Amino acid sequence: MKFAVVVFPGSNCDVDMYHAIADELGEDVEYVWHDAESLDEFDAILLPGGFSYGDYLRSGAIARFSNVMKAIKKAADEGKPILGVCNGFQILLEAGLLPGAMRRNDTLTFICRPVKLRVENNATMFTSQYERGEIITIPIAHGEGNYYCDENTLHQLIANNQIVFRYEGENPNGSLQNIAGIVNEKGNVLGMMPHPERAVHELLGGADGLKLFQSIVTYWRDAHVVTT
Ligand SMILES: NC(=O)CC[C@H](N)C(=O)O
Repeated sequence: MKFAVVVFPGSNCDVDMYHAIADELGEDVEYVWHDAESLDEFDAILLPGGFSYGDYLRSGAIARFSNVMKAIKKAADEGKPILGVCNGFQILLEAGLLPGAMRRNDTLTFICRPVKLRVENNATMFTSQYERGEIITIPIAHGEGNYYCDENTLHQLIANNQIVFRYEGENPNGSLQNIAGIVNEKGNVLGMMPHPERAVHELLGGADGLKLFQSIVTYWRDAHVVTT
């Protein structure tokens, strides 16, 4: 299985993401620059965190016009797994690949620390290796993680089981309904503010993020690898 890590000017979690896939998950991975024309050779697309284009206007508001976004939309339409973490989530929202928007944290401060999450939906290609209701610890690091959407969208998210992760015990940023991560209606585009790639080894303080990447591989193998 081959992963792409899409790099924008200002991405700063691309190396962590690459390391998680290459060294902890043990799968093929390549960096793809933001002007790429095609992602056809990749099986899963990862949008890492950071400050693309310096977070000018709003986080992700400029990156969504990058050339690679056409290829990302095509991959999304084809049903490939697309994961946006933190700034990657913000870009997916700005691009309309996920519903809703990010506002500044209600504290108006940048927050960087581990938080507890509840796995609300484990029937996705990103979460099958977790238990439903499992509480996991994953770090956050953002200034604009206060998820918001209108009431109709929220009803749809709930009705379709699109809320995949919620903050557990505390809400660090004011996010609507403690939302930490959502999938699109089809289930193949996940955006989340916490950083699973920073939680893939005990030496990093925990390995709760690894199962997310293992879920993607499990999904892909089930779909593509014929066993006899
Ligand atoms: N770690 C990140 O991806 C930072 C996200 C974003 N630029 C913010 O501060 O909200």
